[in-house]
Amino acid sequence: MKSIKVGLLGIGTVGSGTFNVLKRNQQEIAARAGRGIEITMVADLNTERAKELTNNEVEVVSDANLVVNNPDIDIVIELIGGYGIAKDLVLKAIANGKHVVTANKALIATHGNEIFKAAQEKNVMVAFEAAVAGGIPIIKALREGLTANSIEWIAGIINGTTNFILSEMRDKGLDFDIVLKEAQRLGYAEADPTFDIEGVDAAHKLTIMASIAFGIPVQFDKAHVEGITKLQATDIRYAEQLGYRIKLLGITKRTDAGIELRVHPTLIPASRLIANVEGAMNAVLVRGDAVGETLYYGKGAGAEPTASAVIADLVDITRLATADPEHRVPHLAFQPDAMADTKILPMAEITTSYYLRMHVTDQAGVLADVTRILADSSISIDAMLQKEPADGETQTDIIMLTHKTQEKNVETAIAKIENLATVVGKVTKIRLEELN
Ligand SMILES: NC(=O)C1=CN([C@@H]2O[C@H](COP(=O)(O)OP(=O)(O)OC[C@H]3O[C@@H](n4cnc5c(N)ncnc54)[C@H](O)[C@@H]3O)[C@@H](O)[C@H]2O)C=CC1
Ligand SMILES: N[C@@H](CC=O)C(=O)O
Ligand code: NA
Repeated sequence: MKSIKVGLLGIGTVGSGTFNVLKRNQQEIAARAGRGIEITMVADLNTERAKELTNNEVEVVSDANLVVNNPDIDIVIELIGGYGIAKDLVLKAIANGKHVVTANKALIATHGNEIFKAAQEKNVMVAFEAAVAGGIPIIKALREGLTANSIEWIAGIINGTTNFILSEMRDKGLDFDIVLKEAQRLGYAEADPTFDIEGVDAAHKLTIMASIAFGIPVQFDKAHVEGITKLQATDIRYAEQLGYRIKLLGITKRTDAGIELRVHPTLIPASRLIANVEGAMNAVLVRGDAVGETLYYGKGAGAEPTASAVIADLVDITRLATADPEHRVPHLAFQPDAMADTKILPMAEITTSYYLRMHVTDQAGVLADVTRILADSSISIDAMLQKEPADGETQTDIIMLTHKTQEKNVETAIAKIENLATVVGKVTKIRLEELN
């Protein structure tokens, strides 16, 4: 049978990984797919480097439009990134009747609804396994493997760069900026690394998983996004003393009131497997009503781990290209006419536990004042740590872990605590999940 012809847009970190793995495992991949899969055309602004990376074996152009408009190309892989030119090229490829594979979570999380609608109208597939947790087949698991379940919640370490930064800072005492530079050198970080450190990249991935899990349109604009830049080493240490690790988690949960969709630093019990996911590794914990908890672990970034997912999508498309479109797996797992418009909850309405750290003047009655304020907001305390003031100091830290409560209660209590004359500065609040 004639091989499938693939056009590659962008041969950077993931693009070169994809080219190399596809070439190295060519025969095995063809044996699985039922026919050969061949990259025949590459577009990259840096044509010289592209020619070098492809050993002058394929046609290299600088204008990506030449690929999406080429009638010989069956599948377009978009690995340029961003929402500008990438969106334009993906929509053009679809309009030209080509299937699309992309690793671009920013694009899918912000324009996925429009892209899937266009693809459905043209009977083509848009596959995006690499967009969430890189090489971990989490899209496949959520869309197909767990299809019998009503998904209750997902909690994941889904940004390799920030997990790498947190691990290196904790274990080696290295500086934030130095570790970030290393993550960039290793090809983990986004073109704009603020997307990583401010939680945006994780929120893109979480948005996509939430849609597949709960049958809702992608709604990145409703996600709560908080990164690791304000996290202090003091809190990482106190959390450890209380038996917790701090991770940047993406959490999405179905509740009676609506869906929680949030990315923020989170305390998790140190004894949980996911708390021990270190370096650039990713892990996604999914709880389904039938299966219970399942955990997916692996490399979420890097050239070949991400290529693994890109090529898995190429094989899926190759196998399904001739199937009746009605029998393909829907883009977001649910049939388009069965999508729900369930409300995404504002942060004030989410329910979780909290780590609160306050810097106080060490005098009688402080603790009583703080606990009274918490009790007035119906917040009960689960654990507490009060440090002795250092020699010669009159101020110290009090750390409290609360039981579950609504975020708005905590915000009200924090405002009152910060007004106490004995409390110095702001109260640090980090959310805490027992993950059970
Ligand atoms: N690096 C990683 O570990 C992962 C990256 N991704 C996603 O994969 C995509 C690609 O990421 P990387 O390979 O890291 O980026 P990269 O920056 O290494 O590669 C992008 C390539 O696109 C080329 N390019 C830029 N504008 C172009 C244009 N108008 N026409 C043709 N080529 C153009 C650049 O010259 C570069 O070679 C992004 O969407 C990223 O979010 C997803 C998972 C992991
Ligand atoms: N920048 C991302 C790359 C993969 O999606 C990360 O660090 O996880
Ligand atoms: Na994946």
